[in-house]
Amino acid sequence: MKKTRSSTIGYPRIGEKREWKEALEAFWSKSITEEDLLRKMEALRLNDLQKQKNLGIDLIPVGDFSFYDHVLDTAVMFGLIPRRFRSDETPLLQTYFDIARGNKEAVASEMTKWFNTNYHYIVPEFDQNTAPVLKENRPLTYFLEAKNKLGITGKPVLLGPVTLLKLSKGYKQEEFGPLLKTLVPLYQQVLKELDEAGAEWVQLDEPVLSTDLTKTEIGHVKDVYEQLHSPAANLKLLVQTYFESVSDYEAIISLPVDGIGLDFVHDDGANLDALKKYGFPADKTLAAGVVNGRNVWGSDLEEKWGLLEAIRGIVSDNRLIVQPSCSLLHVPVTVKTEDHLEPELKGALAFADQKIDEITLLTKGINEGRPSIEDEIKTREETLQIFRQSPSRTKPHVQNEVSEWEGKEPARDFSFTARQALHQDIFKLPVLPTTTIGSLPQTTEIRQARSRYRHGEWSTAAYDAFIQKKVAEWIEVQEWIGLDVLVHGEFERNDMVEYFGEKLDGFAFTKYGWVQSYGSRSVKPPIIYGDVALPEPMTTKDITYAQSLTDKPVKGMLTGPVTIYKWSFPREDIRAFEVTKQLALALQNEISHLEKNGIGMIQVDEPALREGLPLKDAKKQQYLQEAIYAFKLATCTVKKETQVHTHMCYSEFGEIIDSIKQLDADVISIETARSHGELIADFEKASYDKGIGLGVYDIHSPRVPSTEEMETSIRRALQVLHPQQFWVNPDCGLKTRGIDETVPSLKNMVEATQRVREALGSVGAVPALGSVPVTTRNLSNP
Ligand SMILES: Nc1nc2c(c(=O)[nH]1)N[C@@H](CNc1ccc(C(=O)N[C@@H](CCC(=O)N[C@@H](CCC(=O)N[C@@H](CCC(=O)O)C(=O)O)C(=O)O)C(=O)O)cc1)CN2
Ligand code: MET
Ligand SMILES: [Zn+2]
Repeated sequence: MKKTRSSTIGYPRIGEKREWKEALEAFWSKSITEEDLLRKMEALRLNDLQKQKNLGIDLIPVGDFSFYDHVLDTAVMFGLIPRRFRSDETPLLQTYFDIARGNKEAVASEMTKWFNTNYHYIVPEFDQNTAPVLKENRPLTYFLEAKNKLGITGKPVLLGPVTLLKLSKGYKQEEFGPLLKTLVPLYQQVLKELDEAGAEWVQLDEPVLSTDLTKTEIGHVKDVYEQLHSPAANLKLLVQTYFESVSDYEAIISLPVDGIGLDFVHDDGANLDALKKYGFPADKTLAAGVVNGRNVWGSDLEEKWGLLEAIRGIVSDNRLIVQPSCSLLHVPVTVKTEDHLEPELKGALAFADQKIDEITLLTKGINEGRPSIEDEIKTREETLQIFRQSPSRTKPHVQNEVSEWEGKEPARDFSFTARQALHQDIFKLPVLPTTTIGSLPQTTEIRQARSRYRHGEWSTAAYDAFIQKKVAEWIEVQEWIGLDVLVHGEFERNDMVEYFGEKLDGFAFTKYGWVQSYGSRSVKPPIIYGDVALPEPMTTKDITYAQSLTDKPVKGMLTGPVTIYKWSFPREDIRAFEVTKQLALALQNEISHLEKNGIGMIQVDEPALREGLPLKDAKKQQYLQEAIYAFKLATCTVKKETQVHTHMCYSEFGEIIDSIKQLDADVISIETARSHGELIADFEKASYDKGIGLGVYDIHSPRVPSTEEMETSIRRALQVLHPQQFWVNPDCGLKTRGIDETVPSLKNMVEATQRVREALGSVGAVPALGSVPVTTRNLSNP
């Protein structure tokens, strides 16, 4: 009988070749039926369960699979369906997709980042009439499926009640306790049915326990788990945390549950320290997250063994589960198919399946003794050594350049006020300038062209000519729509990070290394394995071509250092800050090329700045200072005439608003539509005085917003922001939208702006902001 068992917390749902996406999108476009969809999804799900079994995992998660998002799954199973989507006629699967994607009548629910990852979840909504009900016992359905079809006794996985509620919106803080109480009986019912069905373990994910919680919140956690605990049941409850150390170790290990899952990778040693200091209850099981579930690097097995030894000094082997630090949702499926990679790099990589191999190997080491895995540990040591010493990783000139900036503060020479007057003179923009965020529809035609080019069917010249044709067409379209500041459209980019990764030295990219970002959409993060440098200009050709076709300004379009870092799989042998500084210097170089080519507005996107924010307050200041430094390092050498833009797309700015100010960008465009204007207040409160482009429509939904709707949101924003500082734009890039959605939406947006301009009585150029207070109310509420 094995003593220690291996487990996973969750497995990627998208399939080795993104079969999941294909099925979903085929269903949405009505080219397959619901039956087809269900069949394809089942095949994928069972395949992944069987695979984990074959790889030797003892506790295989079930119910982590999803048709869109696991938070939405949990909300819908508990009947948390926003009122605008409630209908007795619509089948539940349709309602489920409608909440996520919106439909003709109703806007989609808000979507936001899952803790500090690039995964987005759908925010559950409560309202006055929300009475949670158990619509379906999902974990039970999937538990029975695994059991009946594969003979696997899975470990059902379910988002825990505290995290579910904490991530939801639509209630007041003082309602948290009472609402939690309404969820408890439903969870009790789910657990009771799982127990009756013969489940041994159930995993309740409570990642909020790894964030800073108040004493009251910890009190709620205790109350809930005391109620969920059922002494009569055989079913064992595992409370799973990840992404950080737990905030109150003693309280968490004292919960009346059977097992606690801790992350021993992203905890800066705090979980292990607590384990050593306070011990671990002898009657509980520790699910130890020892293999990094967030990176793509093969573990240093010797080091992992040391970590396990330390844990085994406190927890007995038969109370130990070995697992990754979090769900493997955040890493690609397998390195196996990446046959083009340099062998020394490939040898150092581990995606989901290779991480599972590490888990089962370490488990074997515990159960059969260290000699049983000695060979593998040695081989791994050799492979990692070869990679570590690879000369391709080190560029002394890059390191020198970074150290030359040591101790210097990157800053622009002129103040914002001085620059603003100058920019007004140069660009002569009307009040409420309209623009877009950068990308225009990446149609099938464009993706196909790139695919042909990639597969060698098209020459570079043919592909370049095609891209130029698209740029020219869209410059014309943007002029016809009446936008004030144009973009080249980013047609040449597969993705805003991967594209730069392909152009910069120090990066490698994969063929199939997809990771789910939201719904059916995935990204393929490039891998930063060495020092980063710019071998030659990356964007000047496309952008100067676009600028040559129009008298209106065309924004140069770059992805910022923090975002490139955050959306890549970075090296871990040097500090994050060293890597972002290298990236910043490469971008600084690129920006100077754009300026030399006559580009007057340059946008440096930093959408990932907020998601990089550490979960623990204690770590936030340092992160923010370093992020600001990197952005300023990239942008500080521009001429005073150049207008620097940035863009961020998430809805919680409050906490970082001071940092946003310090970026010293002339204009920031942000997402607001899905959060229904909640965050404009943050900018008002902070007396933000630079240019702000407010997203007036949600680009994640296929719905075309009306002129009236956008006019209303512009007017609402103008109640708190000065018209002189206010830009009008969509929430984010339009790459995922069709042409038929984009053109009418932008046309309506420009029309809405025109109407407000007329109401303001100041069409045409306007004097600089001067001494007008930022919060002057210039429009009465219509
Ligand atoms: N990195 C990153 N993170 C981000 C964002 C972002 O833009 N980039 N935005 C937010 C999330 N938004 C997103 C918006 C759109 C997509 C998206 O459209 N993804 C596409 C993939 C885009 C892409 O890389 N397309 C490639 C083509 C993909 C490809 O390799 N196709 C193969 C097909 C077979 C295969 O390899 O799977 C082929 O052409 O041969 C291209 O344009 O060149 C998708 O899921 O389908 C993803 C995230 C937050 N995080
Ligand atoms: C996720 S932020 C996207 C910014 C980028 N410039 C775009 O429009 O696609
Ligand atoms: Zn964006």
